[in-house]
Amino acid sequence: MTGGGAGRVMGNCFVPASEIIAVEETEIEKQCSSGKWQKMAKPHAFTVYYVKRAQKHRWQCNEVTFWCVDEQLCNQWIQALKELLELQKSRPKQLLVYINPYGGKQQGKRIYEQKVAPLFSLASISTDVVITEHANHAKDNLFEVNIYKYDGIVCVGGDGMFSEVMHGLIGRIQKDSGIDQNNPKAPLVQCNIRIGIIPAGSTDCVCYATVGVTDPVTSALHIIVGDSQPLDVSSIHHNNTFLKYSVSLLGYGFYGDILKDSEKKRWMGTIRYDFSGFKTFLSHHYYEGTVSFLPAKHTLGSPRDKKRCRTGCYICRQSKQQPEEQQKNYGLEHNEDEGGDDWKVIKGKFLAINAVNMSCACPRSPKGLSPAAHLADGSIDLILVRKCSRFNFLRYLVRHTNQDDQFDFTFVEVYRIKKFQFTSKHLEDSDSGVKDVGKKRFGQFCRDHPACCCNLSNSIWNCDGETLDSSAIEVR
Ligand SMILES: Nc1ncnc2c1ncn2[C@@H]1O[C@H](COP(=O)(O)OP(=O)(O)OP(=O)(O)O)[C@@H](O)[C@H]1O
Ligand SMILES: CCCCCCCCCCCCC/C=C/[C@@H](O)[C@H](CO)NC(C)=O
Ligand SMILES: [Ca+2]
Repeated sequence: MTGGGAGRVMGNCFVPASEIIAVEETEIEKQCSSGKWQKMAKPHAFTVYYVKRAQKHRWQCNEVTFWCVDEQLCNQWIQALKELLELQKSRPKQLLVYINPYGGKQQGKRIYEQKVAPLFSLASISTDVVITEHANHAKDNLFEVNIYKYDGIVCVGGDGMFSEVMHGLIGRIQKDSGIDQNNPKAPLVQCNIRIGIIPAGSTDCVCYATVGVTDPVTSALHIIVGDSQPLDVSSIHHNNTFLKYSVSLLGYGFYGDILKDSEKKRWMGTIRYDFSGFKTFLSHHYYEGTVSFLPAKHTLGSPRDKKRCRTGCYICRQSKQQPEEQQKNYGLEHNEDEGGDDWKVIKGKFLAINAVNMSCACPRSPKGLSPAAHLADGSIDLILVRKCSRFNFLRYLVRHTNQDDQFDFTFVEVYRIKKFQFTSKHLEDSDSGVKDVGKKRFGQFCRDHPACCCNLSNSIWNCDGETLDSSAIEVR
């Protein structure tokens, strides 16, 4: 058999079976309209579609067509290659797709229809597609449909949409298993249904930090070949009430304020974050409170490491064993309980409190907020940015975007942790008596005057791009 790619007559082409997308018999008239192949008597052909690795983690769908005069030989090749594809057991056959038509630049539907659906169809993946009509549509729907007939759920949108689908899926699995999400110590049942992300949001940090690029075709191809990457998920509670899960950024102060302001400016599209970011930077609010945390002992890595987490990462593999053992013994170890000896307590004035489960790399910040954070090591990197001058805070922010060490500042601390709690001073004070009523009023006054740097108002949490309004949280 002889092969030639689109635009090429012949050549060598090595493709691992795991990266073949599809094999199809080819209409020969279309392919051999020029050159010497026209002269062949009754040629037969098939086309192999495969993953081509392009620059910067991008994947493309390439094709190579093979011709031969022997029809039987041609069919044998097609048959053998199709059998090879059948052996790729991790590949999805049936997917449930949720499209947020309003995420990012409002291109989700077009991106899916033009770039993704043709690839799924080529790979013989059948899909049920839901175009969401309102926020929480996907989440609610995941509690109703028979999720077990699907090999995966695909969300077309940004971080907020991923978060919604993740909440629906984890919540559904716990409900079906009789687990109460409000109990912070309940060992959650692991979810084996994968979520694929087709990036169509504004930040797309979960996609960028896992795939390395925000490109719908690359993500579709990863889904088709059945790739998977486990992710750490944090649960957030307050007073035995479940609030939310987080996979990327849980940020109070700077990132909470940006989100709060930017949600009012959705009409601006993706630049709302730049506008609100600048405004929040100028307002230079700091917040007082107490952070207590349990340092991570089970992981080999540190937030100041130079090595980045990748699929198959050694540190994630090593760390995986221990949390599983610990989950079985939950609550038995004294120091693990809130207030045990190993807990560290920091009171202070903070411009930002960022708890990241992964690097949070995104096109705006290609290294992310914690470049050496691990995707699945069972730990969070807790970054505390203490009150400092505007100039110093700007220096810190600029390091989100360049190669310099973001943690090499006297006002920035970073800890690799397993659990943490935060209580705002505002709440601590209001719990303690009547004298604080005036302060609360003053806090309200200051929220209405963003130029004021007073420390009495509360921020909100930016939980994977969704707002979470709670002045006291427990995260594990
Ligand atoms: N049909 C809809 N109408 C309005 N809101 C929706 C709809 N479908 C989903 N949503 C909500 O829109 C929110 C934001 O969506 P998404 O994350 O896709 O875009 P984004 O906020 O622009 O991107 P990013 O989160 O990456 O910054 C999500 O929280 C989701 O719950
Ligand atoms: C003057 C220089 C300013 C540089 C500012 C860099 C900003 C980097 C932004 C990094 C955000 C990474 C965390 C991701 C958060 C997402 O969950 C969230 C929703 O998509 N996005 C934002 C912006 O809050
Ligand atoms: Ca982690």
